[in-house]
Amino acid sequence: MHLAVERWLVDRAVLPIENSLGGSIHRNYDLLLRHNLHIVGEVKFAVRHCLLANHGVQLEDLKRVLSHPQALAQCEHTLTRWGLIREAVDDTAGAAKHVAFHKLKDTGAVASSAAGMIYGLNIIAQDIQDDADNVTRFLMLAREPIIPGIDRLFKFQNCTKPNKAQLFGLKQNKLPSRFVNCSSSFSQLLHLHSSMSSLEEPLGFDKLPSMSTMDRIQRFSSGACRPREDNMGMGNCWIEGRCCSTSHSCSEDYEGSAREAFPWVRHTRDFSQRDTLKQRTSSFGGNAVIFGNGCDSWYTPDHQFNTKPNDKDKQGLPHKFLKGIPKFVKIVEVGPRDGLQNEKNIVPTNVKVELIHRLVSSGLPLADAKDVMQAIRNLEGARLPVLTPNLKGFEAAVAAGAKEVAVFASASESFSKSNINCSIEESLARYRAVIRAAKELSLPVRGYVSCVLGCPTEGEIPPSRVAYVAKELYDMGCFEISLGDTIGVGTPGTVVPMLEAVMAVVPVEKLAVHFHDTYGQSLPNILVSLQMGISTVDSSIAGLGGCPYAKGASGNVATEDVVYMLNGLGVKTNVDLAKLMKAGDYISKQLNRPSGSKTAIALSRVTADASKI
Ligand SMILES: CC(C)(COP(=O)([O-])OP(=O)([O-])OC[C@H]1O[C@@H](n2cnc3c(N)ncnc32)[C@H](O)[C@@H]1OP(=O)([O-])[O-])[C@@H](O)C(=O)NCCC(=O)NCCSC(=O)C[C@@](C)(O)CC(=O)[O-]
Repeated sequence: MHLAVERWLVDRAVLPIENSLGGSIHRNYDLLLRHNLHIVGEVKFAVRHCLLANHGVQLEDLKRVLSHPQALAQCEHTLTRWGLIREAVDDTAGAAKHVAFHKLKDTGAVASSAAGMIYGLNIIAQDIQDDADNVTRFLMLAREPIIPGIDRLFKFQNCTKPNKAQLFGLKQNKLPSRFVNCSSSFSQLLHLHSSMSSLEEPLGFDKLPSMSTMDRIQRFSSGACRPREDNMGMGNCWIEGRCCSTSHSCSEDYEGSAREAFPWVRHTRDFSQRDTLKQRTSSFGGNAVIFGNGCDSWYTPDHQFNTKPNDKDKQGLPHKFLKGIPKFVKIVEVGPRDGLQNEKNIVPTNVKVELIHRLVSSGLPLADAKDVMQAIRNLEGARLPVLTPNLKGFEAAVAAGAKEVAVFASASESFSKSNINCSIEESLARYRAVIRAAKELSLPVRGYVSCVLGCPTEGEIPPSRVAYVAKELYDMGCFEISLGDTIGVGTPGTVVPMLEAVMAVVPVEKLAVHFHDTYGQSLPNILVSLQMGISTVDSSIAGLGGCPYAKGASGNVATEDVVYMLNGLGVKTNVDLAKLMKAGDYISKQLNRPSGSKTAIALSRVTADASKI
């Protein structure tokens, strides 16, 4: 469930965290520590358990009852009174499903009335929990601390009474007393409902929370904030699985704990300079959670808390590195054309049509899909430009119903010759004729420039040549110029000067980048392009493709990988990754080979694991 949220398969998870009868659900606390999610909501739910059985089965027929351990615990007295043997299974609904599926006559299930309805079971008894006020507290988890329903980041300014703190303590033999001190100090200091959870058995050194985990603890306690300067020294410091008592300063306590068997602490922090608590908290980068009786922390999207929310601080490092990145990126899917043009065996038109339908339903605009035009002529919302190397090709495309065409020149003379059998200048002359004809029919024309970062024959290509060809295509009327690293040799180090040269003569919003992933450089190349202001990226589902005239060139960057990266950057694409994965899975199966997308491979593994939970 946590993984599904972290990997963008779902947006929220609901996690039971404690029950009024059964107490804290420690294994879920472990999950909170291990995963990088935020608590964005909480609900207390009165749990009503029923005893379910197959139709015709009476209470006296039952010998056993199945359910989740928590549910069995909450109905312990009732079940004991009925003399039923209790068997723990993974979940209550699963118990009901098992009883129904196997038509058991001597076994019932403790589950909700909804589960009974879903699996066609009879409710033998309702409200069988021992305590009528049986309440479970659930937490709602999300990737970002966006308050559901109002889409607003958490932002604490001058908050005086944080109302909830979630603290974790790793119970190491000599901690309990300090632990209690800490808890009582919190309550006094912050009038908090502070729920203290001590994990009975240590997680084991290799699993003890690292400092980054402590960051997460800081985030869980949505009221967690850093005190103002004046009460820096009196707050309780929560450092790496230890809680300093107020009797000691944090530094003494921390030094003490560092000497204990916490080897991972020494790896994390170097205190040789004997810095003060203040330096330490700043050197923690927000890992030391110090609770004050008021706070002025800001939550910035990069999960960094700053003590003084001024402009410089508020922006922090992420602002520095990500400030140029567009809020929205248009992804242009070239899979059906660029992706499939390189296939040895002809891909049947019906397969292409199905692929296009799936891609369009995931929210992608498409490029260059001529030979399926008839079948998808009226596909709602799809733009399906077609490659036309000359006027003849343009006329054929229009006859097939094309609503948009694309022309493709090269920054390399050799590649121009091998690809379209003419020089760069000859190709530009051809394309002027195509664009004149297109203008008469009000058809938009997209322009491509190939070999912008290297040529299979000539090697390095001067950025000035790329700029010249791009400007010519733009000046003749192309609405957008896609800059193609056809053989995938580019790196961020060559992308920057090339884009710099082209952006000097073509507006950046008219440019797109088109990276093949031969050397695995596409994503960093895309990232640096976004930082330079590019907001249109070409990609190919499942990483299909490669240019038949550029030997050895691998497919375009996989659309799934681009969407996953952009999701992680908080950049909107309007593309549904789950649907995209299905389209990539479809075409990979049709081509009978694994997907070229690392994201698709990883996510399919995760979803396979998740389905076993
Ligand atoms: C451009 C040509 C046709 C010139 O090929 P050519 O042999 O120089 O053309 P020609 O004018 O001498 O004509 C030869 C025959 O082709 C016919 N012909 C002429 N034009 C067409 C046409 N449009 N459609 C169908 N037939 C055509 C023409 O009618 C004639 O037929 P004939 O009279 O002998 O019976 C050929 O070189 C060609 O088709 N090249 C395109 C190859 C191609 O598709 N390359 C991959 C595109 S992907 C790419 O470039 C990279 C990109 C965009 O993805 C971005 C990146 O990654 O960098």
